[in-house]
Amino acid sequence: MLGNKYTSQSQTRVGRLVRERELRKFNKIFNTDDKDATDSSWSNSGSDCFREPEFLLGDDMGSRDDEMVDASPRASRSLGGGFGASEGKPMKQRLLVVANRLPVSACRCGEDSWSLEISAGGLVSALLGVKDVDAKWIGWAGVNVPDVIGQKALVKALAEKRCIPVFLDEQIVHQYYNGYCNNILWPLFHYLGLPQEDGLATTHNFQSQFDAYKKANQMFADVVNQHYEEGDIVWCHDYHLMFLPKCLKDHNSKMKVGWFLHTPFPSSEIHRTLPSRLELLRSVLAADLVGFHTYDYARHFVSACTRILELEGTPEGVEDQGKLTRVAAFPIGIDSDRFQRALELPKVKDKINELTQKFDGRKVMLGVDRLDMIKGIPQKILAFEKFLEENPDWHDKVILLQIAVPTRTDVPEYQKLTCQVHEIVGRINGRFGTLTAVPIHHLDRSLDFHALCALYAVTDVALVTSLRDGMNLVSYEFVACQGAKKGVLILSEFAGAAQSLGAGALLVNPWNITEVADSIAKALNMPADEREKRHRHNYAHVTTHTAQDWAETFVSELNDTVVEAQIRTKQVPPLLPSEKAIGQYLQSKNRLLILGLNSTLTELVESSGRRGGDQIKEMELKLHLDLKDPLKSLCNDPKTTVVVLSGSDRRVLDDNFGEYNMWLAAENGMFLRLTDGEWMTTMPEHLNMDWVDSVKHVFEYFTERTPRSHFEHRETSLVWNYKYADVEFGKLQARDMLQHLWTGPISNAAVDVVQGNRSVEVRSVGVTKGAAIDRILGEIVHSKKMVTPIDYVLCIGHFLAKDEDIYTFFEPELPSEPLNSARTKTAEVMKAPSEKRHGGKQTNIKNNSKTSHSKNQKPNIASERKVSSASQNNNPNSRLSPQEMMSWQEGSSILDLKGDNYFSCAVGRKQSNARYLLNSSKEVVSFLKKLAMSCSQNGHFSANHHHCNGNGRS
Ligand SMILES: O=P(O)(O)OC[C@H]1O[C@H](O[C@H]2O[C@H](CO)[C@@H](O)[C@H](O)[C@H]2O)[C@H](O)[C@@H](O)[C@@H]1O
Ligand SMILES: O=c1ccn([C@@H]2O[C@H](COP(=O)(O)OP(=O)(O)O)[C@@H](O)[C@H]2O)c(=O)[nH]1
Repeated sequence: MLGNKYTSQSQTRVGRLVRERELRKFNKIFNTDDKDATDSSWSNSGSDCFREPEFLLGDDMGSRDDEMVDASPRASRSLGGGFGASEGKPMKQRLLVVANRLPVSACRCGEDSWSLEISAGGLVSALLGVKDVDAKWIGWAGVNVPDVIGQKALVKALAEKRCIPVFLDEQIVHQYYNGYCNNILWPLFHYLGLPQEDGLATTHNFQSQFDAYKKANQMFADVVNQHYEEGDIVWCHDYHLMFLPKCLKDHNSKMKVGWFLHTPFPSSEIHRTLPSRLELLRSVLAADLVGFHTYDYARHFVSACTRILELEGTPEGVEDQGKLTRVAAFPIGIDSDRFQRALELPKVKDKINELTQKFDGRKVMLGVDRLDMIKGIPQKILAFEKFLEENPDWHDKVILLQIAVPTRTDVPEYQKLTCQVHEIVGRINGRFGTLTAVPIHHLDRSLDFHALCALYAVTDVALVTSLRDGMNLVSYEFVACQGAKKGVLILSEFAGAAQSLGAGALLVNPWNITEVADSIAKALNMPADEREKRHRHNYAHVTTHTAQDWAETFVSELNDTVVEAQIRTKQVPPLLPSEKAIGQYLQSKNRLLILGLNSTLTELVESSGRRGGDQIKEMELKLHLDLKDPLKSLCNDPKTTVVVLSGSDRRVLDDNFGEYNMWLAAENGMFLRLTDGEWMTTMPEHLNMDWVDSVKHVFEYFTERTPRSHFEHRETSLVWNYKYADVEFGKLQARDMLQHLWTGPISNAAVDVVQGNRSVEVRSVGVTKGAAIDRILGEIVHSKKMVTPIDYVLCIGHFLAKDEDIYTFFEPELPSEPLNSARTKTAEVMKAPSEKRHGGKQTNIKNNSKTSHSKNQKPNIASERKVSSASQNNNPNSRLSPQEMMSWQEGSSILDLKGDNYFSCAVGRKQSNARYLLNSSKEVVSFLKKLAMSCSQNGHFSANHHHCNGNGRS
């Protein structure tokens, strides 16, 4: 069922999910017997006709003695138990569930014997409801086992429950679990803020706790790696293991890794206060699929990645240099059938009768929570006190049962909370109690499953007042057990469950004691028909959104995500084969290097995770320092022509490259100069610039209204850049701006509106790097009096999709439409000559000459060159002689790219028409260094080689 079902790639995700849902419904109706059989997963006897997990059984509400687990082989089919091909059924996909805690806690009975006890908590409850996968659980058994004998015996006992322990020593548990997990991440993710650093003992500062956290995560990874088999799914759970996806992927990038968070993920404004905010996000992003309970949490996570890591957030997830981590909401559920079956058990019925008699004449209100500050227990009790104050008639007619399960008792904050709750309960019972009864029954302990079911069943009003809660399964369990009574659920709007049960529950703000008190009154007085309606709604949800659905959907999505990523990877150009590129370079006689500037040759400014990094430094484009010497030697090689082709204006190129012997092509090639010479323009004649003023007004308007955005006014284009602005606001503004540009006053102008990663650019039609390159090449060939064909082209750049037509120039068989092309808003588009297809890789420059002009094309500027209007300097030497013109037109083949001697390379863009890819400017730098080094080692030239104007005839 969870296996591979990718027979048809044309299936849509939604289509598949709809079909899977139908299948699940079908199975539910027709496979009840089968289901019961697998439900024996935790049973060691099989004697119970309802096959309840035996260690959840308990006769006595208070006792947990009967929850001891028999660690016998008969009890080994947990979480579906897994049946194999040997039994004639198809092999199930193996699932490794990795969570901080195993579903059992171990208790040592002797040197080499252990008893196992179920751990309480939502995560355990949910995963116990999951069936039909061959699962193993990896986690901490909640106990320190320093000796080898004890460890071996525990491994053996747990193996029978398909559990695998991770042994953490006391020191690590203290720093990792009590410290980083429960004193830092837990409160932060629940909006309770970070503790003061000096509130932690000196040895337990953030850094040491984070180090322990990473160490512990690596220990979990080591155990996973030991047990992993190819094709397994590894499902990591919760905030304890945010580092795990990265550890696993670093070890084996092919592992299918999912990560699910059971708590809320807070707003990025909260997450950004965490000192280790960057590392944690990056580590989680190593997973293939990241899941949350609600859309809100998923949205916060994506927003944190875009704002803090400066990555691209998409509706699918988070993209980092073409790698997508899928992010989605997978609301958890419960195994509702299990609760309903429990209510039919004689022992549970007896318990229900007993409780009904005991509370006869009183309405029962129930709270079931771990004794955790996020559960809002003090607030709940105070609201109950207020209700009693305001409703004296109810004093002897209502009782609040509060089950407060002790949790994380080593953490001081939890110890303080216990005292606080005891104090308030004592005060209220003292105030409103009588000789025979008290209004609050408070229990500092956990209950076994059946006792809990009985309690849920006799309850009139359940009070869930979490200040924040990932989901809250207690609310689901209460609803599942209320088939007969149809009691009322009062539910905090800050619990994830509010999004699913909000329609049937009475939603409250738990901080508003008055509101909660009023809701208690409303719930107790609610007429039966309204209770019934509300219950029906919630019951439908709880019984259809089960734990099993949750797990199946997640696993199935993870499988899909991995396949989709594989398909995407196939479309990504391969990495530049540097040895080959260098080898070909060394063999060739006349080489052309075309290099972009921004994000290709520029220095990276380190970002601290604050959106925009150091804006002032970054805005000043600076050539990477390490490139100085290598670039110089490449430029000084007489067989090599270097062109820096950039969107930036002339000043930027002058400032950075004045001292090199190279060609500078500014504003996407509209201006050109040899560093020895003057600027000239290659602009097509009559380039219509009438639109500039209107666009400038629009850009000014948006710049004023978008803090930290700016715009550049270039000769042939205007660029509005919001890279440093709030990313989400910037995107919204850009959308508005585009809308206006496409439909507003310039909608009919001959312009291209080009959408960059964080920019909007408006250019005259025909201003692209591809359109300019033939003119640039014409000028170079002429100026160098080049007769030896160019037998090597290396073109590296972080170019916009619109400018990828430069690749088409050298490789005409490429699609003419660039990937993600700009939207051209013009009726009469003036096609630049290079947009015409050439005949093949052996490019005949005559194709670019006058003879190839179509009716609506402007002549090639290289043959009608003029000098830049800015410099006003006519350059008589730059004219082609009539003879040279003839040689263009009559077919001198200046580009000889028949062999493997053309290397186009995109930088940091995985969607590209380039043949190859380099991931970042850092990789460009190291490649160019290697290239220059190889040349000097091969004695081709030296860095001090005499400046030569590069006559190709050498
Ligand atoms: O193992 P502990 O430290 O004692 O804590 C128990 C569990 O608490 C948290 O549960 C969360 O998961 C529930 C199911 O998804 C969800 O309904 C609830 O809102 C969360 O608080 C914690 O996330 C688990 O890892 C712990 O095991
Ligand atoms: O005495 C108790 C009290 C609670 N639970 C279980 O603990 C889980 C609590 O999950 P929830 O999502 O409400 O909150 P969490 O404790 O995980 O934050 C529920 O499944 C309860 O049935 C339990 O087994 N015994």
